Amino acid sequence: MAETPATPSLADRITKDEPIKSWADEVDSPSAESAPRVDNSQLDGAGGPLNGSELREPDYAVEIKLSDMQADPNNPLFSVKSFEELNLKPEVLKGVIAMNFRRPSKVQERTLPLLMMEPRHNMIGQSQSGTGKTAAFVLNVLQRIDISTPQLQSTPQALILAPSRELARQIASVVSIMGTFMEGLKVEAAIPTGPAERGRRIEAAVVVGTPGTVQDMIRRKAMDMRGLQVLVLDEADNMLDQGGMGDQCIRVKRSYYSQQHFQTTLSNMHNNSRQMQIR
Ligand SMILES: Nc1ncnc2c1ncn2[C@@H]1O[C@H](COP(=O)(O)OP(=O)(O)OP(=O)(O)O)[C@@H](O)[C@H]1O
Repeated sequence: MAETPATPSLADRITKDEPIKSWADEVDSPSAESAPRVDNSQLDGAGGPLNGSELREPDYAVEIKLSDMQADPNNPLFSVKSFEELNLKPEVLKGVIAMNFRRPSKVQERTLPLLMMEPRHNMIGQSQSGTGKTAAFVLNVLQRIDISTPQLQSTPQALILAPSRELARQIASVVSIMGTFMEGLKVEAAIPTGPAERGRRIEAAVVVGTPGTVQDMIRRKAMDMRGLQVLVLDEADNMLDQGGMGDQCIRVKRSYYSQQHFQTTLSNMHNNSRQMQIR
């Protein structure tokens, strides 16, 4: 097994009393000695013309072990080479195709089968900027939400936290674009606004917000989180490293964790790499 990162793991920081497992823990993988290393020649599956990017190899052992598991086509964690293999809802697949995504990027190949597994699992992964992480967690969010009734369309089912309002807006726009063909999809930003908007209620299936505003809205009961299915923290270690913001993230997560088992995705930056974690 490769060396452990020197800093405390994301899992340690986000959940002290209920440790979150890494990918490697989840899949009960073979011993590190027997796990072949991934070579350095992998490229993003999307390719340049489709805005794909080169993937730099991860240096965390968990990914090497996961890759090993995914090399076995009989394993449920086997990676996918096409979006069709993921059994996406037709309207979600249509959105992906409309975005000109021809095939999953390397990061998506590995993460999407895990993200979409039932029962839901935790995951820690990492990849660098521009390799398709945002698209991966947005795809999972859209796949998991149920907007079949007007009531469900107004019930927050996925919450994505980001460290800045600009990033929150960008993510919300990716959700809207990828969800173009999802009738009744409502996406709202829970970001700092003027006093006039302070009393507003969030009534959307997908909420993208900054931790402080979200925490405030939960406290004021302006956002009902009882229907939450997926929680995403983008740039999680960036947020967790900023004392106050880290506390807010943890409080948001803990406020509902004990009541239900929702899925958490953490996407963070650390030493030029990023991690994802899923519950
Ligand atoms: N499978 C794909 N095929 C083609 N283009 C893709 C694919 N996945 C993502 N992209 C595009 O690649 C670009 C980078 O993707 P994305 O924003 O998801 O990466 P990221 O890892 O989250 O990047 P960052 O760290 O900068 O936020 C975007 O323009 C996105 O639309």
